[in-house]
Amino acid sequence: SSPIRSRSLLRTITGENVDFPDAAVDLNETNFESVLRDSPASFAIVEFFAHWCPACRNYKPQYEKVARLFNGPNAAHPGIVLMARVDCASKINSKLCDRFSVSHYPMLLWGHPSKFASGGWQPKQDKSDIVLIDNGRTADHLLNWINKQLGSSFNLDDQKYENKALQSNVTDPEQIARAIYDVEEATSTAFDIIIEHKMIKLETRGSLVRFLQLLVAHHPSKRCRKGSADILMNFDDLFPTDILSTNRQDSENDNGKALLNNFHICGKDVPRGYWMFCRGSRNDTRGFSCGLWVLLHSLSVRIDDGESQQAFTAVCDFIHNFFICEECRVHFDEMCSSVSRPFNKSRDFAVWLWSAHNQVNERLKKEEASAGTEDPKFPKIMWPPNQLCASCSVSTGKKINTTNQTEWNEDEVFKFLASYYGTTLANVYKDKNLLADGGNDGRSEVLSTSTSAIVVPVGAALAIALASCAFAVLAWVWRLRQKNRKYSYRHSLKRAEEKLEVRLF
Ligand SMILES: Cc1cc2nc3c(=O)[nH]c(=O)nc-3n(C[C@H](O)[C@H](O)[C@H](O)COP(=O)(O)OP(=O)(O)OC[C@H]3O[C@@H](n4cnc5c(N)ncnc54)[C@H](O)[C@@H]3O)c2cc1C
Repeated sequence: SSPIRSRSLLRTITGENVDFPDAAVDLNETNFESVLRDSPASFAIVEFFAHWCPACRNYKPQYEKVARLFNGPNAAHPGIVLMARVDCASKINSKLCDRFSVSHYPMLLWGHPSKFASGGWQPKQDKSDIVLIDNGRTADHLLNWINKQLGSSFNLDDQKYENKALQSNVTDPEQIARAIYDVEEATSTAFDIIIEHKMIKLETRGSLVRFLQLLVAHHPSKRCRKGSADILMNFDDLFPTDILSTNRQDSENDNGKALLNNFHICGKDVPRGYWMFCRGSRNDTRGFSCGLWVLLHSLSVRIDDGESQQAFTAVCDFIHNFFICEECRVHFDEMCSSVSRPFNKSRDFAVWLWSAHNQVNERLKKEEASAGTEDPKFPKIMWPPNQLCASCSVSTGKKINTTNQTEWNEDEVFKFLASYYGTTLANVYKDKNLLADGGNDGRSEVLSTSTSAIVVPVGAALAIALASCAFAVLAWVWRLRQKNRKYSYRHSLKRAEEKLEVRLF
């Protein structure tokens, strides 16, 4: 498997290094809450078992058959049900198993992952968010039980990407909420590609730093903001200019690569190896490039007016230097070069990016149709369609100048972009269906976001984003860090961070 895939959720969590790791995730007292809290899945099943129990050993292949459908990068239906197990015979898990009143082995419970993370289960509870699975004896029985709960028709033979039932999300306004996971996946994948292809060179280094600054200040995922800040703050150690400029580059670059393995831009569980919002109905469609677009749009609606030209340059340079699709890069370069006046409103940059994306859609619509390469469930369209934003088009479907172009109301388009990529994108944790009490169980904290940089988490590098001109301050701290690192590397950063915190809070 590819290096990216090999860092899948399962291996990272379990630390297993076998060719065919179990699909069900082994949980214990130390990782139970965090894995369930951070899981993108809508539901979870936890099997409580004891490793000495013969019935549990016999049951394992049955449970695995179902788990393979839902867990891991090769799952046919990723992101729907997290299948996990806890060994109650392991001493460390005693309290955990008590919390869920484990009375027999194997015992299966079902519920929303966040409910497992924050709660427990008792057999005689009148109303509980977690329920006992009373008929999961075999893989068939268990899958039938799941299908009944979800109204689905999953089959044990379902294969990855042969999912005829995949729903198109093109016209469902709420689906973008799930894209928060894809934005994380795209960010992480982009950085894996940059490292794998040794794309950090003397001439591209600055461009990456500027893009990282943009991510630190405005990435919609808190953990990606934090991870970007970590990399940025250690950038000069990871990729020193003197090494990038010499012939020692390859071996030293490998050192940087090895060092960088300690940094996970969006946390150690990402990339997960699958897509949620950007999942195509075919193996070779959507995925990374869709996730990258969503990342760029979500950044564009989060910046302040004063940052719009810098954000534009950072995005254009990033695509130019680090997007490995040559044709995409060349076309995007052309669109960037055609901008004649600097942006001074964030609205104008967001609308420009939307329009550039539509130009790509228009071109690809024709190309994909003639080559037969389109994803039938996700055809290229002039976006947003009427079902997503009725007020965005002045005269929907009206033929203008004999071409089927839509006349857009750009103010309405911007309003829609800000709500779609700003608020809704990160709202998955506030969804009452996913969080029965609608409250904050800690999940919203993990990925909390805002439509501007005003609400960012506490933490030195992230606090910097509170400044009205996030880029400038961030760049200043970065330079300060580079200057002082020779003398007192960690001490000076801490002082700079403390100073900033005093100034900003
Ligand atoms: C910068 C860039 C340039 C690219 N250039 C090329 C190219 O030249 N040739 C090529 O073959 N491929 C190119 N690609 C890839 C291509 O644009 C698609 O990403 C890919 O075909 C997958 O398409 P998709 O159906 O997942 O939707 P995508 O086009 O990837 O869009 C992702 C999601 O964004 C939303 N969206 C669609 N249009 C807009 C819009 N106008 N504004 C805001 N949101 C929108 C929709 O919800 C859509 O599902 C490029 C990708 C990027 C990131």
